Amino acid sequence: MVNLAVAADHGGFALKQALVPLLRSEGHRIIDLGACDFQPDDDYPDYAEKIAREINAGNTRRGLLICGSGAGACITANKIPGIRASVCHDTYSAHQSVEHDDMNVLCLGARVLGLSLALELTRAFLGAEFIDEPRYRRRLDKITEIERRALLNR
Ligand SMILES: O=C(CO)[C@H](O)[C@H](O)[C@H](O)COP(=O)(O)O
Repeated sequence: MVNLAVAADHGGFALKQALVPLLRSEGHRIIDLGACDFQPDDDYPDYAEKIAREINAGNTRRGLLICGSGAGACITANKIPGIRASVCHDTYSAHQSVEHDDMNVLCLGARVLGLSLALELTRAFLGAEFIDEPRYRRRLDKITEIERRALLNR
């Protein structure tokens, strides 16, 4: 099974193109959801939705979204039920967000960090697993309940 879906808008395109081969060379099975070429006027919400669909379809457990700051992609991804996305630009957050919060989408800002740090952050993200302890599970359940109430109130 694919273990990572990756996508980037124009702000993240160059970093994605550099990062994907490195991750593949480390053995990760990656589906690249675009952009396939540099499109200066493309929009990060389209890529965030693609990643979310891939995760919610059960085709991969994890996604990596790259835009200029990471913020727009992250804001969009978190609108979609089942997605727990965060911008993490330090390795502690990149693994703790999985271990405690079951983060399933890592968002990176290509205008903020370089290739080496992006690779380390992605490794930390992919190497981490959710720690299924009662307090972490309780907090996740609250997130799910908030999602449920928000959908009902539409
Ligand atoms: O960083 C982003 C959103 O948080 C996007 O990737 C864009 O880079 C950003 O919005 C800037 O857009 P522009 O069209 O390149 O000016």
